[in-house]
Amino acid sequence: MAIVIRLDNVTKSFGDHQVLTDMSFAIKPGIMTGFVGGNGAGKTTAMRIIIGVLNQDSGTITVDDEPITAGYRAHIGYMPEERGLYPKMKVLDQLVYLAQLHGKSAAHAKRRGMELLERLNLDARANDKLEELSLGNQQRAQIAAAMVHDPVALILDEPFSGLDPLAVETTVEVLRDAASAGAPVLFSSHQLDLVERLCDELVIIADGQVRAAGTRDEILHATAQPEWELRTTADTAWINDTGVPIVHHEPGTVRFLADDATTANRILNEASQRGTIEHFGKVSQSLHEIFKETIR
Ligand SMILES: Nc1ncnc2c1ncn2[C@@H]1O[C@H](COP(=O)(O)OP(=O)(O)OP(=O)(O)O)[C@@H](O)[C@H]1O
Repeated sequence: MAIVIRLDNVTKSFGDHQVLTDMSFAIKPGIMTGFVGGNGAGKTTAMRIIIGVLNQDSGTITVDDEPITAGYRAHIGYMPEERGLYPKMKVLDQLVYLAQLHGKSAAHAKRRGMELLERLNLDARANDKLEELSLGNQQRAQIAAAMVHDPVALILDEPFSGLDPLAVETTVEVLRDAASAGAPVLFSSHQLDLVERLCDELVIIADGQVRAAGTRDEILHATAQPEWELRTTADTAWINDTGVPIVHHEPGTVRFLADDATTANRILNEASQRGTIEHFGKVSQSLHEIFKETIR
């Protein structure tokens, strides 16, 4: 049962402020997709459009190539940015209530609710009111709430914010299980290092536009301008006359950009005629550097 949720050319404005521009990307089954972008980039807006609390101005949302339906949307597990549980209601009671709203029996809801709370190490607080929990524990309850009705897909707005490292790990395990069962999972985050470690694919956005999407390696290949480093015993001033873009230059060490190996080899040959090469090779960029470049 493959389920691919796809956004195609989704555009959205608030008044004369265009927030999303021709946004296209896919959320695939069995895959954790990280959605990253700076403040105000449009992540929350895109997520709200997917789950249908906001309408796009143009563009389409499809599920396996068919327009997304209200029926499908009702079965998406959504964790909104503004969160949404009742502070004065007991944690397990809320989970049961939410699952029942999605048509689950009370017995099933209770069993599934407790199971999730146990996995998220929150079972001891099942009968406490939400407002009595620490923020991190409230966050875990929110995650359980998004999952208690056995959703067909998960759309989670900053699910890891405020979680301690152990809670991040347990949450990831629970989300991975949902993905393995076939649900597409999209989660937004500001924490690129976390996203890089946790997700299978990334969608990087800036100013409401997709700047890069795919696996980490695909993004590195597609966006990184190959950068090379030369270290030599000889003077390197001659490099300024070769026409290659210089990224960094200090005596004996040069970093330059070259798309093709022929150009890189030309520089290497010239350098070797002038002195001993101590090092010559491609510099591998981190996703962090690419992220900074793409959102600039
Ligand atoms: N209901 C609204 N009315 C007017 N402008 C809005 C509304 N919702 C969002 N915006 C604007 O749209 C832009 C994108 O906001 P959005 O919340 O989607 O970004 P985000 O990537 O989720 O940001 P953050 O990481 O800071 O939560 C912002 O400039 C925001 O002010």
